[in-house]
Amino acid sequence: MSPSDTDSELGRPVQLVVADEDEHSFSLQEEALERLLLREAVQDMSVVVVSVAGAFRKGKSFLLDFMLRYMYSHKQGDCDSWLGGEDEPLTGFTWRGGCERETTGILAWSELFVVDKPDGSQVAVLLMDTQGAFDSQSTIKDCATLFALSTMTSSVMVYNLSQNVQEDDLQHLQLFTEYGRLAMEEVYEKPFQSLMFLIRDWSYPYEHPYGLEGGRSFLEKRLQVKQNQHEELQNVRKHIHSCFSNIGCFLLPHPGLRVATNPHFDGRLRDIDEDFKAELVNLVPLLLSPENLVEKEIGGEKVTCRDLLLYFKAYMKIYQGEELPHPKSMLQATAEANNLAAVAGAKEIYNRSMEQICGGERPYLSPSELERHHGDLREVCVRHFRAVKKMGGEEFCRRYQTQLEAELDDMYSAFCKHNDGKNLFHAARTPATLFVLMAAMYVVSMVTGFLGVSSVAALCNMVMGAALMALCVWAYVKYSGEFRDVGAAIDKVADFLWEQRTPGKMLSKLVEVARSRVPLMNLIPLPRPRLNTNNNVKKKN
Ligand SMILES: Nc1nc2c(ncn2[C@@H]2O[C@H](COP(=O)(O)OP(=O)(O)OP(=O)(O)O)[C@@H](O)[C@H]2O)c(=O)[nH]1
Ligand SMILES: [Mg+2]
Repeated sequence: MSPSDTDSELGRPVQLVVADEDEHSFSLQEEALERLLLREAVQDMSVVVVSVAGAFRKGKSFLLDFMLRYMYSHKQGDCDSWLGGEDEPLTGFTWRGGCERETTGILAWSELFVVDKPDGSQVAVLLMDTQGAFDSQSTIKDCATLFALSTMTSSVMVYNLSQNVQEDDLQHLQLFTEYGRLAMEEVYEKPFQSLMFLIRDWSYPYEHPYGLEGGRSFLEKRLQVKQNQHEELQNVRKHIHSCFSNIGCFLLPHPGLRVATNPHFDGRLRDIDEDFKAELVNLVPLLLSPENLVEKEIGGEKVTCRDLLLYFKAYMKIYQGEELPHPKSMLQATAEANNLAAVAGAKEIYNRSMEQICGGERPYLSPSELERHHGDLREVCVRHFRAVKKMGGEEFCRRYQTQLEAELDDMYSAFCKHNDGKNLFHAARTPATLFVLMAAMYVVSMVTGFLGVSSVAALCNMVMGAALMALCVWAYVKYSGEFRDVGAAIDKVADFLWEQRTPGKMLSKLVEVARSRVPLMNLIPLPRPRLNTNNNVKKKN
């Protein structure tokens, strides 16, 4: 139910985090948060944040409204009849019946309650309502983000569950808290404070009685780590124990059919079962009575309202950024893991087989032979990938197959380069090219010098000198391993010259250079280009 006018005067729900349904993103209402936490009276007080989170449509906001009643009654000094009058509609955080979700994002009550603790200190109490998880419009990432934010910013986190603690409840808690832990910059031994499992509609009081004591014995059994338990079950339990400093459980009875099924139920106590009310009277003070209030601490330091604002902003920024991995649904995560494992298996086969064909110890193999092996192995690996049983369906599998094919081609290029390195002539290509260039330049300079074309002879001498210097530098780079960029540049130039190695091409290049430099040389006709010479076809390797 929406807050009435009188309640609005007292306080109202304030949206702190807004969820964008279409974009699946969240934004922090900084102004609202500042107005809330930077109030003169509370900004330097230690803060107690009680939040309720869990699946949608399970009575979270409804419970928070009883917490509000408790806080307001205590504020007015009326500690006994805080539960309210029999015919008083329940207002505060908006709640309602029906099957569609109500709360979205994260909301806080606009008023922080200042409470005197028995030790004489004063704390500010903030009540926070969270969007229900697993509604049909939110992705796992949305649910994880809100749950994690709620856990990270609260000192007491009420995990609202229905009827029992199922294994998937624990798994989701593990996933969401891990997502929270990931966003915390510093690594704390126990990153979060108090966790209260609240089991609604508990139907087995004959096994574990309602309330905190029954909850304790029930949870002890559920969270027990046993020797012969499967590792998966052990890990979930260990993770939960490692995340929270304090874990409790409360078993709450069913509030009665009028609450659950009557569309006109407005929260009045008259319609609620006595058992429920009796346990509610125990539950709320457990969380909110001055002696039980848990101040928010981060890294062992108490957090003030002003600090909480900064933490909220920092956490929100991390969730809005791109650095965190995206939590996925179980099937999607499993399908990805299956496909990635199959890709890795296929790559391993390729790598092992290629190592045997042209690995480090193997001699040089002709490029065409290597290409043939690659083609055969590529087919074998893709067949292997397809044969492995994987979840996720054909389209998903095809995406990973494309990735595998691209990766195999990359691996082939690396093997080709490695194989080329083993070709003795390839290794000697640079010095041989430079040497031939020097010899050629020497001959040309002699001839042109003899003919009296001194400018060409000088040019040839210059080229010869440059080639000699390049050869020396290249030798030094290869010997010392220093200035490798210079060595690579020389190799590149030598490769280029090597590719121009046909005498016809060389000659035409030389004549071209000579004609541009010496006017008389224009009289020499250009060598005619030869058609269809095989040498002009660039070799593949
Ligand atoms: N069975 C059952 N129903 C409850 C309980 N407490 C409240 N309800 C009813 O559950 C319905 C949903 O209550 P809300 O408080 O709006 O639930 P919520 O978890 O906040 O729902 P979302 O905001 O959509 O996530 C209302 O009709 C309540 O009367 C309970 O302990 N058991
Ligand atoms: Mg709600």
